[in-house]
Amino acid sequence: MAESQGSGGRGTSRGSGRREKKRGDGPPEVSESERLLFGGPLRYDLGWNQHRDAFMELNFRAMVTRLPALLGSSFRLAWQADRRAARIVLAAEAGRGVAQAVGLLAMNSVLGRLITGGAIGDRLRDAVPVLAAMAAVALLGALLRGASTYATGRLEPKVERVATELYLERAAAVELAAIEDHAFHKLLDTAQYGAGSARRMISYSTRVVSALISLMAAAGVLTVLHPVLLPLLATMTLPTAWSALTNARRRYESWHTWVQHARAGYLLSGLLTEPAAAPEIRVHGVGPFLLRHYHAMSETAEAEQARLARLAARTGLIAAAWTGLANVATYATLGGLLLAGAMALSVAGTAVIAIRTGSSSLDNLVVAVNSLHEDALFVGDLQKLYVEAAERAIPVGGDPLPEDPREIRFENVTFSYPGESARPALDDVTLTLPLGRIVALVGENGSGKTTLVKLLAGLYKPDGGRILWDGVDAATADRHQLAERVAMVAQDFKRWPFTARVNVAIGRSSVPLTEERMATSLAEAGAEDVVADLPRGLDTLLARQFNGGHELSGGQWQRLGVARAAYRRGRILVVDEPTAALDARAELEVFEKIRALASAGQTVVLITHRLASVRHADLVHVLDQGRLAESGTPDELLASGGIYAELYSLQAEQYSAPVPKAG
Ligand SMILES: Nc1ncnc2c1ncn2[C@@H]1O[C@H](COP(=O)(O)OP(=O)(O)OP(=O)(O)O)[C@@H](O)[C@H]1O
Repeated sequence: MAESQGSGGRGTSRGSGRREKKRGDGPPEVSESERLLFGGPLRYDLGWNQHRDAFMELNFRAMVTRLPALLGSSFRLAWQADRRAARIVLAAEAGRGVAQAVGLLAMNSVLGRLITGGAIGDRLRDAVPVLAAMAAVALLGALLRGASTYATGRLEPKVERVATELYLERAAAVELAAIEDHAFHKLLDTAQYGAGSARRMISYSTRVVSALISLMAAAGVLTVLHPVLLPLLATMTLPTAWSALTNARRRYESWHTWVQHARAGYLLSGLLTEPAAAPEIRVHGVGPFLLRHYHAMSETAEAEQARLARLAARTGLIAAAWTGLANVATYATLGGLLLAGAMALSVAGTAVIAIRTGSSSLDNLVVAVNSLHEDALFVGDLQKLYVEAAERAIPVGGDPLPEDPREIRFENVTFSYPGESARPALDDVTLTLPLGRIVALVGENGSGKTTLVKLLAGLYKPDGGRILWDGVDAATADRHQLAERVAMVAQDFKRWPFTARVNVAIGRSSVPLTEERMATSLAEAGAEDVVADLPRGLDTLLARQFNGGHELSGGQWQRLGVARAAYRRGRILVVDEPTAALDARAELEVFEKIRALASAGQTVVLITHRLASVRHADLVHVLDQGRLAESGTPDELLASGGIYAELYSLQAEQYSAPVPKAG
């Protein structure tokens, strides 16, 4: 019996496991590898599994009752992607069903004519017109099948594209907090398979419609022939339905249970080949370590696939035995009816053909419906993502921000990252950032400086307190306007795998690129030399992994990062450790540039550990363990003898040793 492998083997290839487990058996045991790598068990529990209920409900009743909705949603997808192709598929499938019914009735008529008394020549002559009609109907059926195949082929990629674009669009529009949220990220992970499933749902729906129509044709003919034949048809097909359904449930359950494990496997294989990890893998000999763990994880994946295959084989055998018995019962009933004289031989002949046609249609129907349901579960993930992403999207609209604000004020701002932490990242912080000045944020590692500027840029919302732009609360302000006013060189700014030109202009990709703006930005960041040294200047691809790609040094990247922020022309320039990777001369130069920007009226919020560079700031805020410890001009802070003065003298001491005279 055919069995649905409909979802491209997704269950077995993506899932992985180590031992046979029954549902509700608790989390699987954790290998030493996983413990080593992840410091404990990967979260195998199904707490986050959105479809536990859904696949529990994947039974006959649910299949039948949900079918119209599933067909409807496939049709809507198809309609959205290509109306003309959707119409062709529907019309062609309906036509095929009618052709099949006509073909069966014609067959009955041919058999009737052949089996009745009279000379064989006369009987054959009698049958010729009906045979000709049958041939015409078969030809029409073949043409309609071709039309349906062509239109389905056109529809499928379009449906996948529409679904994928919506997925990417929604994912790119959510708040940063959602992207960093573990549960949301998992949903992003699982939902990415939804677009492929949506694509497959089109052809499964076509098959369902086609099988349904031809089944109705066969069932109608059988009912006309003898009412007892209809239940026999159902009995013959039940085993296929049961086996397809059982295996689909297993695959889906396995996949959702082990998705995290599979993710960890991808992570390991990615680490082994990614350029950023390559030097350490070689110098520290990390390769064998990672390979060992990859091997261990792959073995568990193989064990899960073997488990599924074993169960599928067992289910298949049981189904085959059941089908065999049903076949015997069917033919015995037909024989009984013939013996009892309750059925003519010609009718029995047609019945055999109709039963075979009907049972093959029913088989197709069950397999297609089952596949449709299986893929619908993954499309369900995608739809859940669409909804959740819309709920967590960066809001559109809000209070207008002042055109030219004088200051931004943090009032009792508290913020904690999700998850467990001993203390908030920002704890009751009240401070002012006067605009048009250089404001420096200083403090030891983990004191909350980066968090503060991320709140300033609207990337997170405070848990308590307010951020006021001249009295307008950033929480209710127009986020688009807020982002418009900020340019940021984050500590881990993105090194886009594009050309140098794009790496700068991506700072404001919404406006057409102008050479003048590019040149000014490069000059402002002191990045002209970096570009001049590139083999193809601004058109050099900055991605070593591609042919002709070039790699920059950390300091060179940093200058391009500053150029990108300068290109953005935001009112507030946030620079988070802009000189960390710069040599002494370059560092001086970058600070000069930043000072120049500030004297041109731009606000600069500067985070740095190089306190000598902070001397030129108009205002310094010192953070300590998430709280504001000190504020003032550099001179005031030095004089007050607090944290700033202590950190300053620690750094100054390192340079106090006299430089030995040459010669
Ligand atoms: N994305 C995050 N998720 C969870 N916790 C975070 C995240 N980013 C920072 N933290 C935590 O918040 C606290 C403040 O971090 P933050 O990056 O703001 O410090 P910082 O002063 O900029 O440090 P550094 O000088 O090392 O850059 C730290 O305890 C850090 O572990």
